[in-house]
Amino acid sequence: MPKLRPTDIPSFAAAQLTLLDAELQAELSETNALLSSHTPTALSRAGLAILNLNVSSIRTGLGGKTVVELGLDSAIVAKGEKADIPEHGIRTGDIIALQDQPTGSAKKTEKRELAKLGVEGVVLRVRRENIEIVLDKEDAHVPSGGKLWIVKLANDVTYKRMNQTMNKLQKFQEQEYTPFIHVLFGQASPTPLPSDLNDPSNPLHKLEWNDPNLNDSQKESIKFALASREVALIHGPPGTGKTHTLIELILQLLKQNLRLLVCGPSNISVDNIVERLASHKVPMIRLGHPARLLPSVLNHSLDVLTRTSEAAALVQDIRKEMDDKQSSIRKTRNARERRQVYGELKELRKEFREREKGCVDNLVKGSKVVLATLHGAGGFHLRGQEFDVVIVDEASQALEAQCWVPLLWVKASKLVLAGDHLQLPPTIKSLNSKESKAARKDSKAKDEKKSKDKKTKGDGDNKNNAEPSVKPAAEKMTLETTLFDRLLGLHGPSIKRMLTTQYRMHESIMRFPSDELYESKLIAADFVKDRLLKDLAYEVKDTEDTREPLVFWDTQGGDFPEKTEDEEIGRKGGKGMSMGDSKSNEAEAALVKMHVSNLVEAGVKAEDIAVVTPYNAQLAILSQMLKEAFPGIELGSVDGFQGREKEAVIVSMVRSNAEHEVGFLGEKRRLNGKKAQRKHDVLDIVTSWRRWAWPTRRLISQIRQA
Ligand SMILES: Nc1ncnc2c1ncn2[C@@H]1O[C@H](COP(=O)(O)OP(=O)(O)OP(=O)(O)O)[C@@H](O)[C@H]1O
Repeated sequence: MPKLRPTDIPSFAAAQLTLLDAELQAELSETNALLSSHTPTALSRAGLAILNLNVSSIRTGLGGKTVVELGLDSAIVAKGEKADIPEHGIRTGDIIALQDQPTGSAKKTEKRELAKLGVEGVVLRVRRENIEIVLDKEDAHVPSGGKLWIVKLANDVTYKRMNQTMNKLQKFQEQEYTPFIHVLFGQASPTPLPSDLNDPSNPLHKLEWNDPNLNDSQKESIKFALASREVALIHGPPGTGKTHTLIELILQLLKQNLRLLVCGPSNISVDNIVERLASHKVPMIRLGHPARLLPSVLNHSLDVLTRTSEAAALVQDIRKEMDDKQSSIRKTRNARERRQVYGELKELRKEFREREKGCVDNLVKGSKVVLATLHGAGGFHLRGQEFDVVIVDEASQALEAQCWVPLLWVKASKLVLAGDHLQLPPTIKSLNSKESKAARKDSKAKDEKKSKDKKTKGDGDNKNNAEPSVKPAAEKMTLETTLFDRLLGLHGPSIKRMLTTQYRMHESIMRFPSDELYESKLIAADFVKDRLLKDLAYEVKDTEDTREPLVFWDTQGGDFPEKTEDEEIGRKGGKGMSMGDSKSNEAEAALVKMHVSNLVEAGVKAEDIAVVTPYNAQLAILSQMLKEAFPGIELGSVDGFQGREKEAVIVSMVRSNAEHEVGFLGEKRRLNGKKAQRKHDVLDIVTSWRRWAWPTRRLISQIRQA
C-alpha cells in the first residue's frame, strides 16, 4: 500500500488558479505582442488574419446567437475567377475580432491599434469561399460600410471555465467532501477490490464480451474498471487499443443500466468514441457545437436532435421570425428604427431560449450516455445532473483543471481515466516563465503559512483527528502534472491496469519505446509484428528501403550543420502564433527528399508517407522541397502532428552540433507516442538518421541516463 500524501483541497485549487492565470498571461502576452507589432497585411501573411471581406448574410444560430457569414469582397476578385478566400490559419473555434479594414492611407500606428477594436466572436465554420462567425454580444453592431477584416485573438474561453471550476472547488462546503472527492485528493484510499475478483465464481468472470477479439490485458482492464468503486486508470501505450477498450467498457456499464458521461480533451477525441459507439447502435447525445463535430456524428448532436424531435417545431417557428428580423436591420433608415428592431430581437431571443431549453432538457435528461469535451461538460445543459460514471479518454492530454470540469458541474461518484502518462503532457506555455515561477513561489509561501497555522490550531482543536499531515498543494506543482499523474502518485499502481498488446507498429519500431518507457512489457500483435512496406496491399518493390522496418541515417560530421532561425511570426496556414528561435538543417532536408524519392520510386504512395520534425523552421524548408514534388505527402511538427496514421514515417531530427546539444529533444516522452509516432499506423518508421546518428546516439545515451 503506497504511503498517501493527501492534498489540501483549497490550497490545491488556489495553486491551480495561480498557475492557470500565469498560463493565460503567457498566452495573452504572446498574442498581444504579435498584434501590436505587425500590420494587418503581415498578420494575414502569417495566416492570423483575413483581409478584404464583406458580410454575405446574417442569421440566427443555436442559443439565439447572431451568425455572420463573410465572403471575399467582390471588388478584389478578378472577373471570371473563383472567390476563394486565400490560404489562412483561422480555424473553427478560434476567437476573432471583426472590423472595418484600415485604408491604405491609415497611419501605421493606427493600423496596429486596430486589432484591439471591433466586435468579437467565435469562428463557427470555415469553407473555401466563406467563413461564419458567431458574435459574442447579442447587440453587437456589425461593421458594414467598406471592406472588413478578421484577426485571431487569444482564446481565454477554456481558461474562464477552468477558473470557474477551480473557484468552485476552492469554496467547497463540508458536505461536498464526498468519499469520492476524498479519494481523488488522497485523503482516503479507494475501496479495496473484492478479493474474489480472480475467482471463477465472481460474476465478472462470466461477462459476455461484445468484442470476441479483446486481448487478455484489455479484458483485465475492463473487469478492473467495472469492479473499482471510485477510480480506475487504464494505461494505454501507443496503439494498444485504449479507445477500443473504453468502447467495450461503456457497453458493459450500459448493460448494468448505469448513466455515463464520456469526455475527452478535444472534439476529435470525443467524436472518435461517438463514431465507434454508433456502430453498436447505442442511443446517445453528443453535446458541442455542430460546426466543431465530425459530419459522421452530427446525427447524435444535440443541435440536430433538437431540430428533429417533436418539441423542435416550436423552436423552428421562432428561429425563422428571428432570422427575418435580423435581415430587416440592414433595411433600417435610422438609429431609432434599429433600436426598435434590436429590442424586438431581444424579446424573441428570450422566448427562443426558453423553448429551446425545454426541448434540450428533455433530450439530455432522457439520455443514458452523454458525450462532450471536458470543457463542454461544464455547459449549462449538464449542470447538476447525475451520472454514475464519468469516463475521460486521452486523460494524459488534459490539464488537471480541465478534468475537474465534468467532475464538479455534474454529480458523479466514479471516474475512469484512460491515458498514457509516458507520452507528452499537454503543452504549457508558461512552464518556465517568470510569472509562473513567481506564482509558484507565492503559492508555496501561502501553503506553508497555512499548514503552519493549521498545525498550531490543530494542536488545540483536533486532538483526536488521526488524519495524516496534508501535503502543501503548490509544492512543485506545475500544470504539466495531470490528474492521471497525480492519482497514480497518490495511490500507486494498484489503481491502474496496463494494456500491453499493440496493434500498430512493427516489432523493431516498438522495441525502443517498450524498453525505454514501458519496462519491456509491450507485445506486438501478430499481424503487425513483421509487416514491411514491401508487403503493402498494393505493389511495392522489394528494395533496401522497403524491406527494412527501421532505418537510421547518420549525418555525423560538418556537412549537415544545424542553423538557428528567428521565427519571425507563425507559419502561413499553420497554427501560427509561435515566435522565437527555431532550428533547421538544409542538408538534412535534402536527404529526407532523397529518401522520400526512393520510397515513391519503389511504389509507396506519397499519401502513405509522413515527414515529421520537431522544428518549425525545418518544417518550412521541408514543405518547400516536398509539397509540390510529392503531392499528397503529409508534413507536420512532431508536437502538432496528431490524428494521422501512415505506413512510413520519416523523422528529421535536425540537431547536429559540436556541443552535442539536443535541446528539447532530450525529453524522452517526445520520442514516444501520440506526439511522435503513436497516431500513425506505422508499418515502418523509416527514420532518416544515418549520418546524424551522432546527435541521435547522443540523444539515446542521454535518454538512457535520464
Ligand atoms: N483486441 C484487438 N484485436 C484487434 N485489433 C485491435 C484490438 N484492440 C485494438 N485493436 C486495433 O488497434 C488499433 C488501435 O486501437 P485504438 O485506436 O483503440 O488504440 P488507442 O490506444 O486508443 O490508440 P492511440 O494510440 O491512437 O490512442 C485500432 O486499429 C484497433 O482496431
